[in-house]
Amino acid sequence: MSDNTLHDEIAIEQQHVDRVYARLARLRADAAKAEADGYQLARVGTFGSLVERDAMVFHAARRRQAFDSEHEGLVFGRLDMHPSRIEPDEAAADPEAAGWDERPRYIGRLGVRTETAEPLLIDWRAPAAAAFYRATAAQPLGVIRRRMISSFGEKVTGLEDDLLDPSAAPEGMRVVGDGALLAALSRAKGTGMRDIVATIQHEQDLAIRSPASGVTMVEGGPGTGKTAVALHRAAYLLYSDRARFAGGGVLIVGPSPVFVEYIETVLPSLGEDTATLKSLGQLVPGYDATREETAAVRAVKGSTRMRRVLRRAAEDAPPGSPDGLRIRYRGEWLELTWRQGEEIRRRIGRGNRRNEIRAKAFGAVLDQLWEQMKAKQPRLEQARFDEELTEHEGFRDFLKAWWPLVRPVQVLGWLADPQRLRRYAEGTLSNEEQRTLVRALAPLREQGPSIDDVPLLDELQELLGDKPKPRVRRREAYTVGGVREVATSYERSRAASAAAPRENDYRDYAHVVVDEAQDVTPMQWRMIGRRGHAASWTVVGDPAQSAWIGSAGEVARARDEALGGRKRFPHQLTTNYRNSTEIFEVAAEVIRRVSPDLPLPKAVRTTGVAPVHRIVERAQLDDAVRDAVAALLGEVEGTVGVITPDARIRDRITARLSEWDTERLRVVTALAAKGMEYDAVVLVEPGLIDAGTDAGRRTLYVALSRATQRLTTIATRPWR
Ligand SMILES: Nc1ncnc2c1ncn2[C@@H]1O[C@H](COP(=O)(O)OP(=O)(O)OP(=O)(O)O)[C@@H](O)[C@H]1O
Repeated sequence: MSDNTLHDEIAIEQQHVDRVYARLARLRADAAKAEADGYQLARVGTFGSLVERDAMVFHAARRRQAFDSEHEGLVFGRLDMHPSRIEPDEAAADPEAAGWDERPRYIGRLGVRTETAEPLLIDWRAPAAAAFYRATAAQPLGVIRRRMISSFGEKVTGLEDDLLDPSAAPEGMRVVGDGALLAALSRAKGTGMRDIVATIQHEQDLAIRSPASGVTMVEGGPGTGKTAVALHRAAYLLYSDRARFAGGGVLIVGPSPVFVEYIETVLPSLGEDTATLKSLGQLVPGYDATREETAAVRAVKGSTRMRRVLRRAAEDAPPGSPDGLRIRYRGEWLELTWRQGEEIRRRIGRGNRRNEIRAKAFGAVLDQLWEQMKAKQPRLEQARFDEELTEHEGFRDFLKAWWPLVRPVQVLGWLADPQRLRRYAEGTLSNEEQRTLVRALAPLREQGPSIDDVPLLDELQELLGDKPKPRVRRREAYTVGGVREVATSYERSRAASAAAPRENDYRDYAHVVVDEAQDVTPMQWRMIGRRGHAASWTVVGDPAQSAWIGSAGEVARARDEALGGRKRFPHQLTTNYRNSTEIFEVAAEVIRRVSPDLPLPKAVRTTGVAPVHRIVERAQLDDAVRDAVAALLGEVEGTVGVITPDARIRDRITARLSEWDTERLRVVTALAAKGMEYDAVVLVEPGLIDAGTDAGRRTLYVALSRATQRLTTIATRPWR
């Protein structure tokens, strides 16, 4: 291929790209005008015109936003199709395909048509674009040449072709470039994940476009694009059935806030803003837990056996509950013994949500006292007795202390008391597990809940219920007649979603995506399951990366319960796009010690740079980490991640690295590194992560497979 050929072909593509941008500018101007016209309509002032205006402004603003967010790299692909091979049903099923024959199909981030409705650009999620990702030389699907177009701003900068069906290539068809995927993979990483729309691979595309119903299960080793697939699938579902998925909402659950921050930029760049991203510590409204627990603590807090412990706690008397009641009323002594009170608690409380049945419990106490009073003063009316006693201060103080409204976090705190815990956990948790739990709950009051406390709080919320709310009539949000109303429903919904996204404890998502599913504990599955009763699901994970040391059977049961009997669509991803072969070889060595026969993904990129392994004196450890960071910040353009065995070492190292105040440098624990990716990684004390256990080795496998280009390990003892 001569430079001239490439130059000429770029010029041809530039012409088309210019046409698309020119048309887009026109459409954008139209949308902006429609938005302005919409506001004008308000002047007319009839109800009909207000509705029309709302719709007009809403759609116009959405269109304009989409045009703006998809500007960069708008056109990224071209398919030259064999005319006779365009499937008639494809054209029927897909309006975007209609009108495509011998002319090339251009694929991009949005669908764009000319004034005469001739397609200029096909949205990557449309069926007509699927061949761009799925065609291979073995199965060209009617594609003769697939071309990837790279751009900078509106300028075409490079082309990469695959000739898939040489026998069908018309005379003069030119083929240029060598490897758009590898070029994309070798670029430095920013702090956030990027979309992969231009280079989605065949097996990934099958998972992305898997049926919208049931459960799509995606498994694959490190760096195989599971997260990328899950996010692109969310964008695909929102495109293919917007009414269903945007209306019901898509919930995406990731392991940690760092991870959520890493992936949250991907969806808007795909043009979707209707997905809710939450880490496991944020799923329950009001909590934003980031504190991690050890594997041993997770095994206890995450076990479904905690349900029984929590149920017993939720039915128990609160600390400081009065021993009994003795009050004087109309000259008589009335009494409720502790035993009688507890009998009422058992009778009324069992199987009920205690915060919702306070009135019933109070009624039962009144009845008990009335029996005594009736015997003493037979002429007194019960209604009068009830009314007067309810006003009695001593009686009211007793009720408040005996059956107070309790919050989930209070009840969880009761478990930190070893005596109480023994009562609740007798026959359910071993003595050792009880000790572990008591220790792990000690910081609850001062530091707030840990990530693994949040599902327990959710469970308790379910068991305790809420204070019954008095019925209030909803006020209308705004009036049409009389009050001059200035906001459109679009503005209102935007303001509302900015202030309170799908609160309070929104539970009916249309689709739930669970990332890093291998580490979701049974109690976490229950928490996620409550939010997806009516949903279809995408579950992605890698069992080999799991740090769970509790019962595997329990996890499977809890997961199956959350997913219900929905049909499952399994997918396997087999290529590692993240690590260089040199880096993945080190990670593979570790996981083979746990599972010698595990099929591992194949890394596609070689850098020629071997990982560096250093052993240093304990006193030199922090300085060695500092030196490695300094060197790597110079060697790579993108991010450097320092991965530590635990939070204590993380905090110490963070202090040592304070001279760098840069977005490019991150210090995280091995657990928080799940799902993350850095251009260079400094792994501190790998031996402490390994800790001689299988779960430890799996976590080490995670930590070793985070880097794209450089890996340096620093240890005080040999670990390989
Ligand atoms: N088809 C692709 N084209 C370009 N880059 C890709 C492609 N697939 C994946 N990648 C890149 O590979 C890296 C790994 O992807 P991702 O984080 O989704 O993998 P993962 O399977 O979730 O990994 P892990 O299990 O280790 O967390 C990302 O940088 C992603 O952008």
